[in-house]
Amino acid sequence: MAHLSTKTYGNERGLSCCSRQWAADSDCSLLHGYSFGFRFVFAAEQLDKRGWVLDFGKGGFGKIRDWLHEMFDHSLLVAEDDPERPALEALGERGIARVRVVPGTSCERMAEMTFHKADEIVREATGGRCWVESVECSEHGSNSAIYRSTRAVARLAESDRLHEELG
Ligand SMILES: Nc1nc2c(c(=O)[nH]1)N=C([C@H](O)[C@H](O)COP(=O)(O)OP(=O)(O)OP(=O)(O)O)CN2
Repeated sequence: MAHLSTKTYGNERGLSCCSRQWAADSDCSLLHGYSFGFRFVFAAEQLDKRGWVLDFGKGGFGKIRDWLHEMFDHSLLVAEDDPERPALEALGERGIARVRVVPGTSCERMAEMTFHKADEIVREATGGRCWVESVECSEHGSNSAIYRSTRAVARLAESDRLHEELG
């Protein structure tokens, strides 16, 4: 058995950024902008002394919030394998874009990248007590993708099994 908590840093927060999906054979290959939203699920077998999985505020989620702004606020996301990467990076060199090179610009890749960063942050901050179960990244109310690690799913299953075995 594990405790789960959620934190939504929604589309209304204004993480406005610009990107393109160069391999798409649609308008998605053109630069376009979204205010991406994120929903995190955190997990822990043991709560802290306050009875919390992870502080929703500055003391816990704060570092993830800072990273979200660093990555996604007023930035131009460029996929590392974008054939036009040099041209897009040149915009950064000219001071007219804040370029962030990322593994991929689909919601799926953004959820995956954010999962790994958030998991690193919470594991370090809680000495491994808390981990990230999943991250959802949404373009708007209709389109989103979820990244869930098999390690996190396995840890939850193992926790359930031990609880049943030990009563
Ligand atoms: N699985 C995914 N599919 C698509 C992604 C994605 O990240 N993951 N991204 C896009 C485009 O970049 C774009 O963001 C969506 O544009 P569009 O095709 O216009 O889709 P919409 O839902 O916004 O428009 P409708 O009004 O529903 O047509 C495409 N696919």
